[in-house]
Amino acid sequence: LDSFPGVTNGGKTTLANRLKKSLPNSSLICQDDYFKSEAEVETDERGFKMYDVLEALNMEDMMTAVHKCIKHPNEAETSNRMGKVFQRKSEDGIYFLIIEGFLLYSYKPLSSVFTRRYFLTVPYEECKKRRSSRVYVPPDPPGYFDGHVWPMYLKHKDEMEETEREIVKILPFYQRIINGSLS
Ligand SMILES: Nc1ncnc2c1ncn2[C@@H]1O[C@H](COP(=O)(O)OP(=O)(O)OP(=O)(O)O)[C@@H](O)[C@H]1O
Ligand SMILES: NC(=O)c1ccc[n+]([C@@H]2O[C@H](CO)[C@@H](O)[C@H]2O)c1
Repeated sequence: LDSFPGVTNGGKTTLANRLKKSLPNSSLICQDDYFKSEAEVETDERGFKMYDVLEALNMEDMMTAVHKCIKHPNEAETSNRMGKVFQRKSEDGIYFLIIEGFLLYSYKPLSSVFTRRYFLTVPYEECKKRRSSRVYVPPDPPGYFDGHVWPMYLKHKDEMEETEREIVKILPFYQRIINGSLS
């Protein structure tokens, strides 16, 4: 089980999709597919929808998908916002489950199942730039990145660094090399 936690717009989905294409018998689970509906996500005192906290996600549903995949790895298929990613099969009996998301280690039942962990990060300026060219549903309101997204990222990263020891940090320079060699 390989996991790719990391900052928003750090390239997790891009890298996970490329790995999935390269590895036979691999499945991919994306945490973004488990966001609650807009109406269910709480609003803070400034009127910001609190998407960057664990409570905004249906983590029990995500765990169900993870356990289903572990139990029946050859039946798992993948589709996410980048489209359907087909499973390349091989007969060697080795299966990979790739999990990517921005809050993987804040949910203990999930963090305990990983075999390998790779944390993807980009600096503040780069992250803000990439985020500004993305359109989420609902779109980020003015001030959302500095007021909610980045502070929540720093908070969760601090918590993760306190509890998780065996995590490999992949910096942008290496991400470019990995993405290049997988494309
Ligand atoms: N190695 C890279 N170098 C430069 N840009 C990249 C790289 N990897 C991804 N990107 C770009 O950054 C943006 C975010 O990528 P991606 O969707 O993979 O990130 P993410 O971490 O899954 O984001 P989120 O979880 O917030 O949806 C995209 O526009 C993508 O094209
Ligand atoms: N997918 C969604 O429902 C959604 C809605 C609004 C914001 N987001 C953002 O996704 C990022 C994680 O990939 C978080 O930073 C959320 O703000 C997602």
